[in-house]
Amino acid sequence: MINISRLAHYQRQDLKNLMLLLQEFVITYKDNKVKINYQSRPVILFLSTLVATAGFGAYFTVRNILTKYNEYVLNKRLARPALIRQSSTILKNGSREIFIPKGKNKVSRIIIPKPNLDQYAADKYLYKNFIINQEIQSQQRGTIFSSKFLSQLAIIWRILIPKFYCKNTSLLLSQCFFLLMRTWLSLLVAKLDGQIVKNLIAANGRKFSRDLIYWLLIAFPASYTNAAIKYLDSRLSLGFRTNLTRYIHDMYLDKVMAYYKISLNTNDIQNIDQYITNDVAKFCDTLSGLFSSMGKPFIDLIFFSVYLRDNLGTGAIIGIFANYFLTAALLRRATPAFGKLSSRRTHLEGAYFNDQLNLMTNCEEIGFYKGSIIEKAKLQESFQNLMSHVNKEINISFPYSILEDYVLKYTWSAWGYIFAGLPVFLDEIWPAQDKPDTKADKKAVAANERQNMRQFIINKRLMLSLADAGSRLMYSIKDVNQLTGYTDRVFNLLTNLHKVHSPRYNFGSALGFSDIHGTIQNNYNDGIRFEKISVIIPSSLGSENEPLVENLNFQVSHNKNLLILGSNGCGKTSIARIIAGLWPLYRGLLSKPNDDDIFYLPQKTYFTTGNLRDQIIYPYTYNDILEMGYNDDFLYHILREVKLEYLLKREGNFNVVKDWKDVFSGGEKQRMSIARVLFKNPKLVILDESTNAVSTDVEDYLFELLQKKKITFITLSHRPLLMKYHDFILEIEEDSSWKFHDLTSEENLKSIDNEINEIEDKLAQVDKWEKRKSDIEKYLDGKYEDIAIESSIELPAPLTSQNCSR
Ligand SMILES: Nc1ncnc2c1ncn2[C@@H]1O[C@H](COP(=O)(O)OP(=O)(O)OP(=O)(O)O)[C@@H](O)[C@H]1O
Repeated sequence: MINISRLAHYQRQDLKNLMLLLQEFVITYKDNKVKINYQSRPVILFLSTLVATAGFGAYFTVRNILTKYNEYVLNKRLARPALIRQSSTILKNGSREIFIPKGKNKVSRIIIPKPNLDQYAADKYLYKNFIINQEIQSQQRGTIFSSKFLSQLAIIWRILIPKFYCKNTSLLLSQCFFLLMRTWLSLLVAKLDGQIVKNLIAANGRKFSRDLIYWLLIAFPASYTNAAIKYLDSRLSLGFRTNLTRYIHDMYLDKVMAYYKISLNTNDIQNIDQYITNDVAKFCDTLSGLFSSMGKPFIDLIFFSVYLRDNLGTGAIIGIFANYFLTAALLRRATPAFGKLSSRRTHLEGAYFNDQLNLMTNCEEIGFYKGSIIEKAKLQESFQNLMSHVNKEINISFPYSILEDYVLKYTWSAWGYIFAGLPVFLDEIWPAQDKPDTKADKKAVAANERQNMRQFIINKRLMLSLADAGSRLMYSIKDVNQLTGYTDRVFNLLTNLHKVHSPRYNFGSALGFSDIHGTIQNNYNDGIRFEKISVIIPSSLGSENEPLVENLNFQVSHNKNLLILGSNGCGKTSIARIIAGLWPLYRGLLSKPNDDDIFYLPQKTYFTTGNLRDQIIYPYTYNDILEMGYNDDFLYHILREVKLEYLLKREGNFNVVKDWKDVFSGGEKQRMSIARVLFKNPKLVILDESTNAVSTDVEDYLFELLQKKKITFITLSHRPLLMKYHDFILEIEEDSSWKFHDLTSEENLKSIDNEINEIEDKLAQVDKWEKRKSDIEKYLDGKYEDIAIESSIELPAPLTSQNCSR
């Protein structure tokens, strides 16, 4: 540490001591030689900063070189890196290896650690207990650090820094170190400032230039420290965001299908995408920003008040802090609810963003309907909502900013001037009436004045820094308030994710508890069995909701195909939703094959972002299929089976990346879904109107293909014509009742024969009438003679202008 107070002490000593002082100079000039005093503290500080910078620089350069080398080796090892761009593999230890595109035909490798499912299961109780406690406790509103906010932050903190020995801890500790360093440097700068002014008044050029050199040297570590704080701030935010987002992804995209279930219950959470992308980022930014924005003034307050207490006395420090606390209390009372305001703004921004996204996703349909005017009105409405809220925020902030500036900038600094001036005014050593007489006395008075000036400058600077630190702490109230809003939203997101994961999740039932009492038996090998099952839409009414289909009771044995018939909206897809586990089974028993053995083809085919190959193998990755032993020849064979082999010629190869949902026609989309079934080769496939866009001959062909491949299917449709491919029919009626027909039974086969005979008779009638119709047309065309000859019948004379009269 540069001991400037010691320098001041030397200054009062004789010439001999001045020689000692000179030794602490950075540069000495002796015997026509310039010497650097390496033991001088500023020099040590300067050199250590240089060494540290070089050290950090070398570390990052070596790390960079190693990363580049690893990437080079990796890209060389992977013969065709472009192929695995979208691929990810689960490693032996359970972590996931993914390849991120980097430049042309290059990838970099990222390892995502295995999700700690036990930890997540244990965390659930933290969120559950928090809600229970909140219900019990009356909420403390309006406080900066309300217990609710702190408890929420403490729970989320476990995700941000899961253990002591982790990257984020080291970033946080480094941040603390640099914050301390910055305060210490500020203290040095304040002392040096006083010293320079004193030398200026004393017209001591030598000392003035020496202190200026000190000043310039201190500037190196000072700027380094400032940059390091900013750097660590961003890194910390990134570290927090990575941990939090991985935690959320693990919970959101797993077998429980939280992404779907959460979307069903919009009472608790809306626009969840906004929560995951925007709120998490803002929460991490604000939190890491608060460490520096609050940490620095907090440390300043402690350091400077300790130093000032020595100069000004305890009374002054108590006075200063009394003022701070008083005005802080006043400001806090006047602070608007910034947390709530920012959380509402985020919500409205999300709504506006979603409307834009909706327009982009459905632009073709909207274009066909010529719906631009109504879409524009909708967009304008959500934008206007957002704007009026932002306007309200600005209006609320305006008077608060005036008060804040007046109190924090001007009142506090005025207070600072008063206390900094106190020692000068209360100087008892040289009272004003004791006029110096001798020359020595006059010299001593001058020296004392300079000393007073130096002390005033130091005190003033520290007082202003103290006021600045206090005001920055107060300004941070706004940030804390905003953080409260973001914390609440992130906490709400995590709570809902944990809720969805509960086996007793009630889908937002107003009952407050789960009334889902159905049983699902997996690994059932004899087809599928429904026992007293009611199909109920999950809602706040729970099991009390009117069932779409009531009391389903039937069994379809293995290798038998079922056709579920019914009008639009009767609940066909809902049955599939229950089988897939998307909807709860409120009552009854469902026995079905294992989830891995069932494949669903929804009404609307989903096309993933990626290449042509990815569309066939979805939901697998290229690495997965390589491990399964499949290759592109196999995929080509599948395309041929669904009569889509021309796609390969048309698109070039399997690696072509396009927006496939726009490229494929309706029929191609459906044939591509059947290609997925052939690739997956499940025991059972559920086809939801999956062939209604293909021609009848292709439909025949596709159903026969599935039969040939011995893939059992359940078809959901409103077209009875499809019954020819099925063994059973479940007919859903309008009044939520149903009928089950076994088409293979003796009785049904007979009635089908009868129906066929009836249809054939009707067709014969139709032929007859067709012939008659064409006869009449010919007759009207004036060809009656031909008809008469052909049919040997007598026809009346055709109508002409002569014989036709009114
Ligand atoms: N998430 C939901 N929230 C509320 N109601 C829903 C939800 N999903 C479906 N429904 C309603 O449930 C009823 C049955 O829907 P479902 O999709 O099962 O019909 P469907 O028989 O498959 O009709 P279609 O033949 O038109 O496809 C419909 O009235 C629908 O509006």
